[in-house]
Amino acid sequence: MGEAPAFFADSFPNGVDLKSKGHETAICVGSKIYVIGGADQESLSVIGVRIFDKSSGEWINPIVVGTQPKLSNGHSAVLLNGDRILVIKGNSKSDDCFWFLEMGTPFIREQEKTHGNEVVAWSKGVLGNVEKPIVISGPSGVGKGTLISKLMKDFPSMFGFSVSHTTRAPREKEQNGSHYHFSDRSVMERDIKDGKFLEFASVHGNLYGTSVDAVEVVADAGKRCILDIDVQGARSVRASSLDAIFIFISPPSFEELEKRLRARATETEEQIQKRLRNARAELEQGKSSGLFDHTLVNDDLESCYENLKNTLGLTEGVKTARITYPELVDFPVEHLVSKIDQKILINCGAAEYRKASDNMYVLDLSLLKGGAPGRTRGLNLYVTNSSNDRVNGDNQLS
Ligand SMILES: Nc1nc2c(ncn2[C@@H]2O[C@H](COP(=O)(O)OP(=O)(O)O)[C@@H](O)[C@H]2O)c(=O)[nH]1
Ligand SMILES: Nc1ncnc2c1ncn2[C@@H]1O[C@H](COP(=O)(O)OP(=O)(O)O)[C@@H](O)[C@H]1O
Repeated sequence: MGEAPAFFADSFPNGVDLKSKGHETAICVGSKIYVIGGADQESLSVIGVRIFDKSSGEWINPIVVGTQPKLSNGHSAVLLNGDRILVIKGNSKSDDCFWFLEMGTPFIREQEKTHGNEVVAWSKGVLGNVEKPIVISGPSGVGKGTLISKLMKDFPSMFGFSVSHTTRAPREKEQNGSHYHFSDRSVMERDIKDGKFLEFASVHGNLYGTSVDAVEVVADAGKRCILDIDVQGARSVRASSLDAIFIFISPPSFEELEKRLRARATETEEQIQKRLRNARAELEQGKSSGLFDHTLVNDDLESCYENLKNTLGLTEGVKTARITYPELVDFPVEHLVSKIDQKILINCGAAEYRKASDNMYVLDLSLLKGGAPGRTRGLNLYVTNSSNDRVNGDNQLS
């Protein structure tokens, strides 16, 4: 499929490996050349990716996972740490111009095992950060849902709930899309295979899972995400790119747990028995392994809720998160990038009508978080000419 790519330049002395030809960039990683965009991709609405294997002289069409960036009429590309490429789209604002193409991260290795094929994944770069998501686990009936509801009611602008997918049937008062996304097993299994889930587990005989989107929509709204997932799910999230706080809720006694499950009256006797059997194992796992950062005993509801708020630093008077949204910057197609350690210099003064001094930015990647299958957050953007003004905002608690 076509010739080997023609390139403009070899590696720059400062470590940048940018080679560009029109709308196409090519980055060399070991024996492979990642060709991003390109003339023959223009029929697509997204930026395409091809790989040229120098050792075999063959082109490879990788499986591309994640939301792909929309086509623009030019971009630059910089290799980072050998496992991902930063792509800066031209003619785009700073909320849609930074993208990461991963090809050597742990997530990619997992995906390649699943697909038995070369995989690359896109992850959208987001300026600024949100607070760490909160993972809440504990046996069925311990009061996780009750505690989370109180938190969401008292701090509606601060927290958002990650709506999981499940194959279990809805309970009487549960709404699709609000408590859960009630799903077909076959659809869920396919989406899991396609990398759309951050974690999933079989719990009490049903499939449950957190989609990448479930967490990202909360973070995109500037809120702190709360996940109510089982211990297996918590372990998977620990191993994922999501940096979270893990809280285990434990009952005052097994008898009290049973009492609460029965009083809730949402399960059949058989389902209650299954939940109680699983509860013993979950209580054991909750105690061991150093998985959880905090364990809270839900004896008296109000005291446990106070403990939860203290654990999350929610003191009296803190009711809302003060979110400052980043000021948007326009990046032109013509820009030059260079890399110094974890900083990317973006010089937009290349076009004749621009003054170079007005258009120099530094993209600081030293606090980078996340990555495929979710977004890549923690990017900081500075203007270099006006006393190091920072362009992106911070999320702060008032
Ligand atoms: N791994 C994982 N577990 C989940 C997810 N959503 C819910 N769970 C867990 O599945 C279990 C059963 O949840 P549910 O059917 O709502 O029953 P309940 O815990 O008795 O209210 C609980 O331990 C939840 O924490 C998810 O997305 N992933
Ligand atoms: N501290 C508590 N004391 C007594 N009952 C509680 C307490 N916390 C929760 N409950 C009740 O226990 C039942 C199970 O709580 P729920 O929040 O549904 O648990 P989970 O989400 O962990 O399965 C509910 O009927 C709830 O009202």
